[in-house]
Amino acid sequence: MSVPSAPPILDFSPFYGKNCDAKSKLIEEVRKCCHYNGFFQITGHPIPLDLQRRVMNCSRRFFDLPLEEKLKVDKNLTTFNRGYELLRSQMLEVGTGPELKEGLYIGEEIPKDHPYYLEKKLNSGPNQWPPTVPNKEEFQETTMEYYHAVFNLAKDILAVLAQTLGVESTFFDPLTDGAVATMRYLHYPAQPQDTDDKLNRGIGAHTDFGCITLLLQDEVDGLQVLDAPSGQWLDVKPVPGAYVVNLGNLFMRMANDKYKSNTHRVINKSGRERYSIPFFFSGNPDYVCECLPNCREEGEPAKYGPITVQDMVTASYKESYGRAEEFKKGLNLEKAEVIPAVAAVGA
Ligand SMILES: O=C(O)CCC(=O)C(=O)O
Ligand SMILES: [Fe+2]
Repeated sequence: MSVPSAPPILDFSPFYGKNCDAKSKLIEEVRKCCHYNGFFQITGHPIPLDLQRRVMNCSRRFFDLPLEEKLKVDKNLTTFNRGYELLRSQMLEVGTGPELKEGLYIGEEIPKDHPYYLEKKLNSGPNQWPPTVPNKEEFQETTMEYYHAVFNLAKDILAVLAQTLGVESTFFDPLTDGAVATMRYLHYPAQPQDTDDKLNRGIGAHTDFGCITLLLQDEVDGLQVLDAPSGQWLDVKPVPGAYVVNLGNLFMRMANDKYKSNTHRVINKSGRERYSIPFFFSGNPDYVCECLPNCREEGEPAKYGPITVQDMVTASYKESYGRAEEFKKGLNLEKAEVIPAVAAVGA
């Protein structure tokens, strides 16, 4: 059996050009990846390297703050998932300890008189901006400039995904209009080299909840994708400027499981701090997810009934955070607490 390789790197630029052959080739390559494990990487997209560098710098500036400053924007101060999440808050993989990562959740700026806020739509409300981060204004501006740039790129990728299904590139417009997307600044402290793989995760093995995820990594590796046929974990080595794109559970469900939402995890054994910025594109909360065109044979039934984006993503969140809470309350607490992060956060 040939050795499986990490997600292929595709040049996305034909999407913006006039060369029909190059475009068709891109669509075909994306289709193949969707069938295989739902992961690919893209270069040749319009997001400038300079903006990526500036946004990574924002992320580092935030995590460098003392813990008490980060806690001023604690995510638990909101009911809509905006703000700082402490180390060991989430636990995606059963049988492992709470995760060695801290994060800052950011989304579209939704004021408190916006219908999404009033109707308690998914992750919808005003951002919590850290009051003492250096160059606070630039921090906010760069963060939102980057958020909007990735939002647009996500729409472009969905246009290609529509074409992989043999439908118009505008097919997903009702999903992308008024879409909710959440971005996370993530910081993984260095884990000790001799960490027991079974217990310590930067982020435990999981699949993403929403439609698609676009991930920017810094130069430190740690992300691994499970190659289901061989059972091997494949390293996704950072490629400067590239995005790792993967399909989430919502997309897999709509594709009647023909396209994959695949398991991945982070174990940061590099001995260095790792920073990454995933962008989770959920979609319009009211969009009803149903079996997509050309995802089943004649007479083959849809495996799943209709569900809104809102209901699907909310249920997934509840499950994973509930698990971390139960773990911390339970007997296993000590086990998790004795695993030290190399860099004590904020201490
Ligand atoms: O940080 C990474 O490389 C991956 C993050 C991830 O998988 C997630 O946040 O869902
Ligand atoms: Fe993920």
